[in-house]
Amino acid sequence: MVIQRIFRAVIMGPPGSGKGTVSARIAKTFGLKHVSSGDILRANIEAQTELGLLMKSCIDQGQLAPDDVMSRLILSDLRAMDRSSWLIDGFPRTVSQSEALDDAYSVDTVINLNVPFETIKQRLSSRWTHLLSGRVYNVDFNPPKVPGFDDVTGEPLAQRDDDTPETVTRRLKAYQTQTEPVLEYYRSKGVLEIFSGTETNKIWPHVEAFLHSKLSPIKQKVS
Ligand SMILES: Nc1nc2c(ncn2[C@@H]2O[C@H](COP(=O)(O)OP(=O)(O)O)[C@@H](O)[C@H]2O)c(=O)[nH]1
Ligand SMILES: Nc1ncnc2c1ncn2[C@@H]1O[C@H](COP(=O)(O)OP(=O)(O)O)[C@@H](O)[C@H]1O
Repeated sequence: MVIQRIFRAVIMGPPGSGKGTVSARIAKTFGLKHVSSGDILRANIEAQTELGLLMKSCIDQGQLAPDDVMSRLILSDLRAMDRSSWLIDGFPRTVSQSEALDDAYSVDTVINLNVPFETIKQRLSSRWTHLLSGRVYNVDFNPPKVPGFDDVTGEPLAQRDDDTPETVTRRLKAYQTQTEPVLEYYRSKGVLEIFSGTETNKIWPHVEAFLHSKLSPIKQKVS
């Protein structure tokens, strides 16, 4: 029988730093459940829920959604997976959100992808997303097998409305003013691990080795 204690992690980094890409690899290798705040919001927009309709203009303008809405949304999802190990991507994005998370759960580790803004701007103009699953592609880095269509479902891919150059600039500003203080919050708690670089394939082996030191990959027995 595989016995592993519950592991709770957060992945941070500026928009386009590779959080979704690295999270998919972590989920596959270590079996953590991937919770993406952006995917949850986009699913609500697609389904035209009340929340989705309220949040759409905020997201399209490159602004953060209100803290209380986000904290309620993510914490209710986490409560539904109380017995699972998880990795949250895109939350917390403000100190107030980190405090709300802290009140409910103790986070074991925070992985920060430190990627230069110049690298990010290039990437986001060629990001294509399967909106329902959150799978991401890139014309240069990981193109879909059939251009314009998701590898798994065969459904069409879309470019995000907030990936235009002007909105990306606004999102990077919001990151600097509202999200960078969260890094300090976690540094002071001693759980922050920083991974710097410009290529996900070079950053990933370091993230993988770090997580190997903390938990076992799936399908491997632990003593
Ligand atoms: N050129 C290039 N693109 C990358 C690399 N890593 C990720 N991407 C692409 O960059 C975009 C942003 O990555 P994503 O994982 O969505 O970042 P997130 O916004 O932090 O979740 C996507 O189109 C990825 O396919 C990389 O090393 N090189
Ligand atoms: N924790 C959060 N707090 C506030 N707004 C959020 C949060 N997570 C996502 N959003 C909103 O959704 C948008 C897209 O989020 P995400 O997919 O995580 O983007 P990125 O690729 O920029 O990291 C953000 O720019 C923001 O408007």
